[in-house]
Amino acid sequence: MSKTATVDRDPPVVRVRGLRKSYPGTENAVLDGIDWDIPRGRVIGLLGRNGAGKTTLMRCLLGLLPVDEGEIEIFGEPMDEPRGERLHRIGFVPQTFDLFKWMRVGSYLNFTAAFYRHWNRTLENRLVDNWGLDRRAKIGKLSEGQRQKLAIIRAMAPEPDLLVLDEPVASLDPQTRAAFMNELIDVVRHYGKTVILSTHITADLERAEADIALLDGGRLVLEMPLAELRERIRKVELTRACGWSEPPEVAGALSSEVAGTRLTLIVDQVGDAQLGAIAKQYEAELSVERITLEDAFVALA
Ligand SMILES: Nc1ncnc2c1ncn2[C@@H]1O[C@H](COP(=O)(O)OP(=O)(O)OP(=O)(O)O)[C@@H](O)[C@H]1O
Repeated sequence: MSKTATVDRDPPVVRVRGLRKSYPGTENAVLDGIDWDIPRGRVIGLLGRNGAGKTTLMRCLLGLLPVDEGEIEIFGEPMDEPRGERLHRIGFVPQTFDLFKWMRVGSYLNFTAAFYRHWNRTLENRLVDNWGLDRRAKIGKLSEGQRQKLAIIRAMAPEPDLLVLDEPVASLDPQTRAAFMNELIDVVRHYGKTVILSTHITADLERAEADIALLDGGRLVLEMPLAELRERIRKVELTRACGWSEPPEVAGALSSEVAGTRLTLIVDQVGDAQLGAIAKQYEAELSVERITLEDAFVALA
């Protein structure tokens, strides 16, 4: 049996149906009908503009926020049934880590490890050393980035099957960010773990060849592997000497911008033949570029 067939038969790690969530006193639902299946062994990059509802969605998935409607299953079981066993298999890095300020780094890690049946000391030690954390430092005196490192180590050391990280890299320096992304890619590739990561740093998701989930208007408006997104959404330049007083209407164009003689389009599912025909009609030179995730995000969100 092929590996793909085996993976496809696995139930999704996360299964969401018809999830709705609004906050008291607000008119519109923040999450307005989310359906989502997350397979095992992938990095999922959750993208969305500020206030799109990424934190709300993550907290609902983990049972930290009550939902108005809908079903959530994690590892094939309803999330509304609290089960200690399942919680051991989930790691969470919240957007801000503000607890245990009086404790020292080393004591905090020992204290936390005691709650877990499984805690990888080798991984803990490696990350603490590589990321330059001082075990004797008081948590309250750490910088934001250092606290973020600690929160990540605390979430990764139990080697959870599902790791949910809410903007974990915002305060990390580029070296630590790169090292952290490598750790994530490693646990996903070699140990089949599943990672949901919300971030505004699209380059990190490119490095991880993540699956992209885009939240907009309370819904997941796009959900696909990055490679598929690059095939579907492309950046096209049409150049002609006389410029573009009236840019052409192109079905499938998500955005268009004229700069001098060049018209730049971001297009969704527009084939080569169609682009060739437009170039011929307007006597323009055509070039198609590989799109960055950031360009795609700006055009789509
Ligand atoms: N406790 C709350 N009470 C009322 N409204 C809230 C509450 N928490 C969040 N919201 C609102 O819900 C919406 C979604 O917020 P959320 O924090 O989930 O977005 P986000 O996508 O994570 O944003 P960011 O990228 O800025 O972190 C926002 O409009 C926010 O103001």
